[in-house]
Amino acid sequence: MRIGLTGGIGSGKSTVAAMLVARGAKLVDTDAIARSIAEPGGAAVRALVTEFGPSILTPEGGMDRARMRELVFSDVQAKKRLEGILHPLIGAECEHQAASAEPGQLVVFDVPLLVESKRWRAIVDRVLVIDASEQTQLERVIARSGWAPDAVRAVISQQAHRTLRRAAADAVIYNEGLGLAELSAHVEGLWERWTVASAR
Ligand SMILES: CC(C)(COP(=O)(O)OP(=O)(O)OC[C@H]1O[C@@H](n2cnc3c(N)ncnc32)[C@H](O)[C@@H]1O)[C@@H](O)C(=O)NCCC(=O)NCCS
Ligand SMILES: Nc1ncnc2c1ncn2[C@@H]1O[C@H](COP(=O)(O)OP(=O)(O)OP(=O)(O)O)[C@@H](O)[C@H]1O
Repeated sequence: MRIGLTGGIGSGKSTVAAMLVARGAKLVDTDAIARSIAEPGGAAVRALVTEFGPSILTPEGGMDRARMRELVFSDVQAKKRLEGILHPLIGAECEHQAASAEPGQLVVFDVPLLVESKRWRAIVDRVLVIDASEQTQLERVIARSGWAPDAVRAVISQQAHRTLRRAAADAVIYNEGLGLAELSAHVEGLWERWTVASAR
């Protein structure tokens, strides 16, 4: 069975993904794939330079992520151009990684934009949404990554609204005011439900 794991920035997707992996799932992480293909020598670098010019590179020859973040979260067209280059390559690598799952192994696709784009929804059997308030998202990303509050708000404003995400969910974990042990207990419940369902 293929599970699509999604949620807004800082909602707790990676934390839940790690809990699912600890129980035996195979993880396909689209943020990690996006990062690797834009590193020096990565599959997307040439197309990025053609589209955005050489100033988008670091001295080492990979995409300058902070610069690109500033550009795309203040310019919707630039975001579309970036996604037009990266998403097909991410999609191909997702399938490549999923193909190495063991027979019967639960495959978890961590996809921030699962609800925003039909491409991703089509490749999974179930959707698990990690939900948290915008205030909590903001606090977590500032604590984790040291971003300025406005930078986090800019990303949130470009993502689907929580209501839309929840409406697309087969299961929702409300990751707010939960300790990690409680979060893990929610993950355990879903794990049991889905491993039983996929064994049928
Ligand atoms: C914009 C970029 C350069 C910012 O890089 P940076 O290292 O600062 O952030 P990172 O990659 O860790 O992303 C942090 C979070 O931003 C959000 N985010 C990333 N890309 C997007 C996007 N296209 N639209 C909305 N939110 C996004 C996600 O919640 C993600 O978890 C980078 O995220 C990127 O290349 N995005 C395009 C690829 C993409 O769409 N990835 C999403 C998975 S399909
Ligand atoms: N229930 C929780 N209790 C305490 N800390 C938490 C909890 N859930 C998540 N966190 C912390 O919040 C931060 C954001 O979580 P995480 O990185 O899992 O979010 P994400 O949805 O994967 O973010 P992004 O969209 O940026 O990739 C991390 O530092 C994580 O350790």
